[in-house]
Amino acid sequence: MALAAVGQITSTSSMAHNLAQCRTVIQKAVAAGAKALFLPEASDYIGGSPDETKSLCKSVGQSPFLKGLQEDAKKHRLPISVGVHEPSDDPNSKRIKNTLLWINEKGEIAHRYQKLHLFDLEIEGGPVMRESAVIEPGNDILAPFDSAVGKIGSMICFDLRFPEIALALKRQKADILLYPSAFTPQTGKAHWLPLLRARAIECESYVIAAAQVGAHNEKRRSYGHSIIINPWGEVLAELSGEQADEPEVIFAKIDMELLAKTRKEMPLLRRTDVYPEV
Ligand SMILES: O=C(O)CNC(=O)[C@H](CS)NC(=O)CCC(=O)C(=O)O
Repeated sequence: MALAAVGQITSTSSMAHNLAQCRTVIQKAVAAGAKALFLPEASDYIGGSPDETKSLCKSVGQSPFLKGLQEDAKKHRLPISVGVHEPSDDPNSKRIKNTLLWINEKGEIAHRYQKLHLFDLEIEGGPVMRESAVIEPGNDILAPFDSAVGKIGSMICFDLRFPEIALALKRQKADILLYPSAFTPQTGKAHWLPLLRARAIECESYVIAAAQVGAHNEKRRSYGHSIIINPWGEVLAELSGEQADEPEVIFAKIDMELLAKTRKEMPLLRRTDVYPEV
């Protein structure tokens, strides 16, 4: 059984401030003996406008934020999952990528997932978002990869609403489903917990969701409630929606025996002779 750590931060447009928050989280994770740390979507920054979001974007080699995390990962031999923005591969593109990086214990970027589903909504009296104006969607599921806490399946935030991707990752042998997020308070209050528990239960998998919390700027807030859920759907650790004085961290042991037992005792055999396999 290995200990997983989940950090909750409040990213702003200051990458230095965001790195400092992540470093506080890293210290807490190292002190507790965690074998992997999970950070939210867009940990590098949350801009105040589409133009600012695009202009702050830096490639891996140019990002002091990532350089800092890579140094810390190597120093402490602590793998870190972190959501960031990255430039498009197409130099003529007006959009950037929303990605989840896996920094291994040597400080190398070993895996990259690019968000598939983009958050476009216009709710009367509620949030209005057009992520697709700024972000170009990925086109691939990242094959689950091994880590000290288990085999990891990567997704980001709004992907949570599409069970097909979670099921596909489970079919590819993922033990842990990641949903690093920056949920809106309104949609979070209504949907965050039931969707996360549903993904854990229907995939008989651990779910780890590191979340942004509180006020990023005058216009934008996030729901918080970072959480770790076991394959039976039980909440093992959870944070609140309040922005604390310093970034908070939760921990849980990831138990591969419990996962195997859950899947053995109640096999979820799909009727793919009746409906298509996803
Ligand atoms: O803007 C950035 O820089 C980082 N990206 C995000 O915060 C994204 C797109 S706006 N947020 C979500 O997908 C929230 C989904 C959500 O709240 C829901 O599904 O209800």
